[in-house]
Formats: sequence, structure tokens, C-alpha cells
Amino acid sequence: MNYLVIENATKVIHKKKILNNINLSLEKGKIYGFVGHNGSGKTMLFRAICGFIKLTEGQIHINGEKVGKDISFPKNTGIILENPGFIPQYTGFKNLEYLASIHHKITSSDIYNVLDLVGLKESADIKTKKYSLGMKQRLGIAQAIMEDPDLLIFDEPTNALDRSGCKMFQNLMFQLKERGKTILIASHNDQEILHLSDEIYEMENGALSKQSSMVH
Ligand SMILES: Nc1ncnc2c1ncn2[C@@H]1O[C@H](COP(=O)(O)OP(=O)(O)OP(=O)(O)O)[C@@H](O)[C@H]1O
Repeated sequence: MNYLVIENATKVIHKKKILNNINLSLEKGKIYGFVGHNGSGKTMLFRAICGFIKLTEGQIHINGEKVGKDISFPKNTGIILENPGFIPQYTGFKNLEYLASIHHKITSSDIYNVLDLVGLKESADIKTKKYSLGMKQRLGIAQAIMEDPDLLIFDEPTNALDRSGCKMFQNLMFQLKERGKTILIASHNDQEILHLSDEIYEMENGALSKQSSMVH
């Protein structure tokens, strides 16, 4: 069974088809790249997968469970949609500790480890109001992966990241893929998408226009 199955996903807002009959079947342990012009519907598709919007037609199943019916939001999912927001007067560590207190899955040392992984070890105890854009993005990546989710959804994950940050992200993605995670990435960085993806989907006017397979 495929891990993530999207059938006839359509979203109409003000009579405009923002998502237009999208059908996709995605497997575990692969990285899927999504490309397309500004406004082509990548973020909206990711929002639908995350259960943040209700589809006008169609359905999405994750690990056999229907989003919006069996589950409101997909369990076990790490998400970056737009620029991650954090509590400015909390340190990087405390922001993650606060978010981790929702599920009680991970310990303080897990949080320090993940901060180390994204290159924020030295900045763990600095308030996020003093973080640069790229540091906040690294913290967003840390937050998305910290509870070791099976599904990862990244919208423009390397925005504002420097070269070492992009490299860190790519290495992390390959490691997570090796461990059987399903990863969706939308990006305008063609090189990055080509390098990372097993399959690339192109979106145009809310529809999937093309698919190309890559072999690593
Ligand atoms: N809340 C909203 N209400 C109405 N229309 C919206 C809303 N949010 C987005 N849209 C429209 O949905 C379409 C798809 O937007 P979306 O953000 O999914 O594009 P995208 O492919 O992620 O673009 P980008 O590359 O700029 O991130 C656009 O035409 C946008 O104007």
C-alpha cells in the first residue's frame, strides 16, 4: 500500500480551481520534489495534505487514514509551511521544549541533539528574537524532524539558508530517506530539487502537469 494517496483533489476558492483534480500515490522511503511557478498550487496542496484546508472534492489518505475524517491532521508528520514562527523571548531550546511538551515524546537531550544536527548547538540558549532568518529556518527544520516523524512536508525549506545550511539540509534529507521517511519538498531551487528528489512533479495552475523520475 502506498503511504500517501491523493485522489481527485480539487479545491475551489471564489470559483477558481486552486487545486485541479490532483492524483498522486507516494511511497515510503522516497523524496518527492514539487516545482512550479509562484501561485501554481504547491503550498495549497501541502496544506490539504496537512488537513489545514478542506478539499472541495476528492480525498487524501495517509497510511490508510483519511485526512479530515479518520484524522483531522496527519499523525507523525513534520511540517515547514512558510517561515516558521517562534516565541521571540524564548531561546531556541526553550521553543522546541515548549513544542515537544505537547506530545511528550522526546527528552531535553534529544532536543540538544537535533539542535546540533541543524548547526544550532552554539545558539541553543540564545533567544530567538536574536536569531537571523537562516537561524530561524534551521530551528524550523529542527522542529519538523525532532519527533522523528514518518512524513515530512517542507515548503521552501532552504529559503534564507547559507551554503552550509543547504548542505546540512540535503545530508539530513538523505539520512531520513534511508530510514524510510516519506519526504515532500517544494522549492524554486532547481539544482536542489534535482539533487534530492527520486521523483519530481511540476504544478501548473493547480494541476500536476508533468512528472519526471530520477535515478540516484
Ligand atoms: N487564502 C486564499 N484565498 C484565496 N486564494 C488563495 C489563498 N491562498 C492562496 N490562494 C491562491 O491559490 C493559488 C495557489 O497558491 P499557492 O500558495 O499554493 O502557490 P505556490 O505554488 O505555493 O506558490 P509560491 O511558489 O509562490 O509559494 C494562488 O493563485 C493563490 O493566489
